[in-house]
Formats: sequence, structure tokens, C-alpha cells
Amino acid sequence: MSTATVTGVTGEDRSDLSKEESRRIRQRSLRLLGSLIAPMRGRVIVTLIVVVISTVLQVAGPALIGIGVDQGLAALRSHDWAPLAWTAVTYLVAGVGGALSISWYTVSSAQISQAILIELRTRTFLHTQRLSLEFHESYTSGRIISRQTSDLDSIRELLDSGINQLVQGVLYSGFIAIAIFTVDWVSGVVLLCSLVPLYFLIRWFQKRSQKLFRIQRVASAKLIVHFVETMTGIRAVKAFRKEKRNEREFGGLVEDYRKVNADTIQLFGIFDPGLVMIGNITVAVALLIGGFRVASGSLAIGSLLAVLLYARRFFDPMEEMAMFYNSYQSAAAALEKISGVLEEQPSVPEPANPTKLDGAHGHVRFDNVSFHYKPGRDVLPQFDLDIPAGQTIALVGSTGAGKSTLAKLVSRFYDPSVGSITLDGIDLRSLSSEDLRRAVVMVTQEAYLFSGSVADNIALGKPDATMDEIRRAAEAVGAHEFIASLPDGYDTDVNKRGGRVSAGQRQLISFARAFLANPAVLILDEATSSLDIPSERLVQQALQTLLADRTAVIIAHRLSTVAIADRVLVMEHGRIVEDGAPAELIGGTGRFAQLHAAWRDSLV
Ligand SMILES: Nc1ncnc2c1ncn2[C@@H]1O[C@H](COP(=O)(O)OP(=O)(O)OP(=O)(O)O)[C@@H](O)[C@H]1O
Repeated sequence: MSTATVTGVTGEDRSDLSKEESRRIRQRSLRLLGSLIAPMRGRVIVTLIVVVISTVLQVAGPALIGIGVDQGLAALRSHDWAPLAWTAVTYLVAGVGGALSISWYTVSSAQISQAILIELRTRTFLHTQRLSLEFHESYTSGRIISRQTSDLDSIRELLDSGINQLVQGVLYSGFIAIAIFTVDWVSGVVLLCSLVPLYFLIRWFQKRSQKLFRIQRVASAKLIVHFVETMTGIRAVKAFRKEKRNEREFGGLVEDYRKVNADTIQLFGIFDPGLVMIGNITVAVALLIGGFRVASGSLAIGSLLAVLLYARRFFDPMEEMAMFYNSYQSAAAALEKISGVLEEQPSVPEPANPTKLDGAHGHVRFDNVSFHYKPGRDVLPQFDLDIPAGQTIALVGSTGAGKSTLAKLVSRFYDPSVGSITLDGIDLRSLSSEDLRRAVVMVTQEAYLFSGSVADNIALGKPDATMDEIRRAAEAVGAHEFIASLPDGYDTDVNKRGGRVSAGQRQLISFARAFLANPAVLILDEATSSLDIPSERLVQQALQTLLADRTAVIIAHRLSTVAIADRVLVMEHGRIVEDGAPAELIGGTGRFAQLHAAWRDSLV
């Protein structure tokens, strides 16, 4: 199987990855990790060296105590206090050095991990934002949120404590084992024997914990997704009284999460005492054998003391080392997913050598265009359309006819599969996104307001606009009156999704934003459907002003909007079935005449 099948996020949900595909994904995340560490290579190396020195200093303690007891005490008996004093001073120096080095590398490694995380977070955010609409329409916002939250958290956990635990644990236990062998090889063999039950205990723990941690991650992700979905769709939840069902579903998810947490705690309830037991048995055996050997004179008492102190410490980092495997696994999985998102390329790429567009006129042409979202399912089969500059087009047609698709193509949210779309004779693919966004503006049905003031929201259309320009734009579309009556006028904070302003007012703000942007081509996903009659009138008047002197494509669900259009296009199944002036089509016998008659009757 070709590994191209796992490019970008495509491999994310598959559990049947081939060896070759898994290898490719692993390499991709390693490359990402490498690129994150590369700028700090020097610092990472210095930190590692300090970690090694620090571990040696920490491990030196028991050996120095042994030397103090054996040599220092013996010398003291013959009134030579120098060896004991020197050992005590060395112990102190090693202790202070150990503490200082721990302090230094703790700060340094935290700085490194912070820098890596900030870089990764920023890269993911900027890249996701840069990706085309096609990506966002298929990759849900819940998944994007997971990448930015739980995935980055797993990586943070590994960087913050996991790496320290591993490096410290491996070095610490390794040096301790060397130290025990150096002091007394028989005790070293006892320690080696303890590794057998230790190995089986850790293997048993890892197998179970790996499964449990995976279930735990899935359970927590499900909780987040359920929460996000409920809160984003809170209106539908309330409208359809879905609260009780949500309560049951959420309760079930919480119970799953509780259960897996309880199982995890139980697992530690066996693992931790298991470690302590093995440690205690090892110390007891070392004490027994060592004691006999001290009595027979084949081992110095100080050496026995050092060995026992070492044996106790040997087991300290074991739990953390066993845990490291889990943090590593979840961080590796997270990094694989993030690297997948980062590998995605915008399906609507920026041209390498853009054609400059100065002062667009707004002449739009579809030349032999056909378009599909998914291969084999043409949404617009063979499409030609010429919209002269300044013309207002109303697009009508049944649901799913392809109206929004046409609008998305003019805004270049997608590129046509075949043929070309031009603005003033220039292929949209040759225009820089900056020129394109200046020339073509789309106002969506949602009329999204960002958190910030009303003025900020209008100024989105022209970031360097003065307050005067903002006010003039609001006046032009008839929004000034209601804005002025808001508690803080233009400085009023609109809550997320415009909670504090009505749907019609939100629409007017987005019209003011578009007016200020002053594009040559304006696309409106008909937005009046949710408005009451007075609001609709207000918006209709605003529309007249907004559409003057520019090319406009309006997706018209309400036929009242059609009255202000120069030309009506009736679409069915991705084709234009009627094309003409509103009056001409109303007077005829076609599809639009029927629609219009039905609409007029409904008003009576
Ligand atoms: N992102 C997408 N991926 C796949 N198919 C899509 C996507 N968006 C739309 N479609 C399909 O393309 C066809 C045209 O959809 P489009 O949204 O353009 O219709 P429309 O005329 O605007 O409908 P409506 O009036 O209901 O908004 C539909 O069959 C729809 O299922």
C-alpha cells in the first residue's frame, strides 16, 4: 500500500495502519520534534550535561558515608580526625552541588519545554488558520480543539516531568547499580536478582496501564466533545428540549470516566505496594547476607551501610520510569496527530508570482467550469457564466442546487476542478489572497461577530479605518441609530456570537463591515430569512446602499430580495435553468414565474 494514504490527517482515525504507514507517521513526528528542538540544541546539551553531573553528585552520598564510617572512624580512633572531616566536607559539597544543579536544570528544562510548547501551539494555530475551508468543513472543530488542548497537554506532561523522570531515573538507577557493584559485588548480585520480579511487575503494570490510559484519554475527549457540541448548539438543544437526553448522555460519559479512573487508581494500589515489597525484600536479603559477611570479616561495616542506603534508593524512581512509558505513548500519539495537521496543505494555495490587481472593476467570469467536493460527484457540471462589472445577481433555486457552492467559488474558498474563474480577466488562482480579499467580500448568513466592540467588528472590513469612517459606514447601511442606542454606543462589547444584539442588528453590523471594506464584488448568502418584517425592511434598505456601484451575487431565499437584482439566475442540480431580468422572468411561464406566483399568493 502506498504511504501517500496517510498524508496529513488521513491516517488519524485508522486502526489498520500497515508497518510502512506507521513508520512514515512516526518519522513525520520525529521530524517535527527535531525541528522544534533544533533552535535550542546547545541549551539542551548543556542541560543534559548538568543532569549527569547532578546525578553523580546525588549518588555520591551513600558511598561517602561508607568511606566516613570505614576509614574516617578508623583514623579517628588513632586521633587522626582529618579523613572524617574531609569526608564530611566532601559530602556537604556534593550535597550542595547536587541541590544547586537540580535547581539549575529544573529551571532550564522547564524553559526548554515551555519554548517548545509555545512554538508548537503557535505553529498549530497559525497553520490551522491558514488551511482552506475544505479542510475545516471536514475536520470538525471538536478535533481541532483536541489538538490544541488535550494533545498539547500530553506533550507538556511529557516535557515537564516525563523527560526529567526518565533521564533522572535511568541515570540515577544506573549509577546506583554501578556504585553498589563497586562497593560490593555480592550485594550487586542480590540487586540483579531483584530485577527479575521487578521486570515482571513493570511489564504487568505497563500492559494494563497502557490500555487504561488510552480508555481514559478517549473518555475525557468524549466529555470535551459532548460539552463543546452541546454548548455550540445550545439554541437547538433548548428548541428541541434535548436537555434531558443530554443529561443522560453526559451522565453516561461521566460514569465511564469515573470507572476508568477508579480502575487506574486500583492498578496503582497494586503496583506501588508491589514495588515497595520488592525493595524491602531486596534490602532485607542484602542486610542478611551482608551482616553475615561483616561478622566473618569479609565486608566492612561502612560498605554494608552504603549498599543498604543505595538499595533503598534504587527503587525510588521505578514508578516514575514505569509511568514514563505511558506519558511517552500518549505524547507520541498526540505529536503524530499534530504533525498530521501540520502536514496538511491549503487546497487553495497562494500563487508563487501573483498578478497585481489594482482597483478591481468586478467583472466575474466562469469559463467552462466544473466542480466537485468529492471525485465522481459533480456539484457544478459544466458551468459558464459572465457577470459584468456592477451587476446585481440574485441566485435562486431549490436547496442543494449549488448556490452556496457557486458563491464559495467566486470567493475562492475552493478552486474549480476544471476550467477557470476570472476577475477582470485574471484567474483567481493568480491573485494574492490580499488582493482577492480586498476585491471580493462574502457576507455569510451567520453574520459572525467577534468578541470586542461594535466598532472593532465594523473595522474588520478596513483595519486602519478611523472612527469617522466607521460611523459613516454604519450610517450608510442604516445601522447608526441602533448602535448609538446601545449602552456604550460604538464601544459596546458584543458577546461571542453577538449575544447582545439581535439577528437583524448583527446583520446590519456585518453590512457596515462590508460597506467599509468597499469590495468590487460582494457576495451575500441571503441573510434575511431569520428576520421579522420591520427588520427585513431595514435590511432591504441597507442592501440597496450596499449594492450600489459594485458587482453583487445574492443567494436569495426570499423572493422579496430579488426585486433589487438586475438579473436572476435560477439554479437546479448545479445548472442554470433560467437567466434574465426579474420582470422578464416573472412575466414568463418558467420555474421562476411559478415560484414567484406561489410566493405572492402566500402573502395574501
Ligand atoms: N463541503 C462539502 N462537501 C461535500 N459536499 C458538499 C459540501 N458542501 C455542499 N455539498 C453538496 O453540494 C451540493 C450543493 O450544495 P450547496 O450548499 O451549494 O447548495 P445550495 O443551493 O446553496 O443549498 P441551500 O439553499 O440549502 O443552502 C449539495 O448536494 C451538498 O450536499
